[in-house]
Amino acid sequence: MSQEPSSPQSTVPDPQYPIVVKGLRNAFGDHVIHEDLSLEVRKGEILGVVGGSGTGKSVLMRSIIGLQEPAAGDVCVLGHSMGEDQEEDEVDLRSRWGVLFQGGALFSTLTVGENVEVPLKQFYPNMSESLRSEVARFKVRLSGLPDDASFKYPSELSGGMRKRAGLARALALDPELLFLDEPTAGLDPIGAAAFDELTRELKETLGLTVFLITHDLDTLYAICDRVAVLADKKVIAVGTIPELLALDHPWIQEYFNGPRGRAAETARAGHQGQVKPAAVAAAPNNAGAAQEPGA
Ligand SMILES: Nc1ncnc2c1ncn2[C@@H]1O[C@H](COP(=O)(O)OP(=O)(O)OP(=O)(O)O)[C@@H](O)[C@H]1O
Repeated sequence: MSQEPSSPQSTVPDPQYPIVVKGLRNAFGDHVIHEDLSLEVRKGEILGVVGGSGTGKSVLMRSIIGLQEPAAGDVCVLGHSMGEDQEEDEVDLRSRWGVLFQGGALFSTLTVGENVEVPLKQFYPNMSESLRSEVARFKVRLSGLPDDASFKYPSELSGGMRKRAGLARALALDPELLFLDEPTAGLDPIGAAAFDELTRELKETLGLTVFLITHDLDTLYAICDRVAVLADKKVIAVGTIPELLALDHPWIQEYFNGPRGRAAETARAGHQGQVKPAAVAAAPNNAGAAQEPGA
């Protein structure tokens, strides 16, 4: 049995949990998105984040990376309390993660290479132009694009290539954390599977911790170590898919046991020749739906 890291509940940041969210509240006017939401992301894992549309997956990601100021709660990233550190510390911290936003969010007037150079220019203003361009081209190749893609504009690329270009930019600064917001949305199944494979490979070779928002059941089965489920304004459960399937929550059951969920599981089991074994964990601050097995 694998050794669980020590609990992140103490006040001393635990490096085994690079992202710790406690008691998060987000609201837009009267519209409460999160209430008392808690989540811990383990170092080196790919954590899939799922939930119905509008449950606040992207808002959660924005809260973690400091783009959304929470109404209440604590967000600790790589040992730093967001919103409490000095501004220069936060700027430094931002260089330690990369983000692939929905749609890629590339600058349309810049080539792919120039897009990748943007964060390099921002964080390493003294880097020579030639080194910057070389690093950018390397990141483009690392993301599975041909070398000449560096010189193309986003409009000249397919949707899948644009995603990879966005990934190249997210990797520009050699981040420890990678945030992916629906990376396979809009891709055909082959392109989506290839992107999944790339994510897994990069995570393993670069030692990344990945926070991955997705609706793609195939992605969850193929590459996620654990899955966090957002519902009822909080994370109601976190675990492997077999762990989640053991829980008696209607949304979880419908999501994973619906026709698409079963198809994704069958495809995965057929691919591996077996279904993944289960081990159970519950969300640290769930709404009571998630239970330890046997509890
Ligand atoms: N800047 C904003 N101002 C007002 N409301 C917002 C803002 N950003 C998000 N919201 C609202 O917060 C809720 C959660 O949005 P969010 O984009 O996080 O959902 P999501 O779970 O990522 O959805 P989807 O799966 O459809 O992408 C939505 O109702 C959205 O309209």
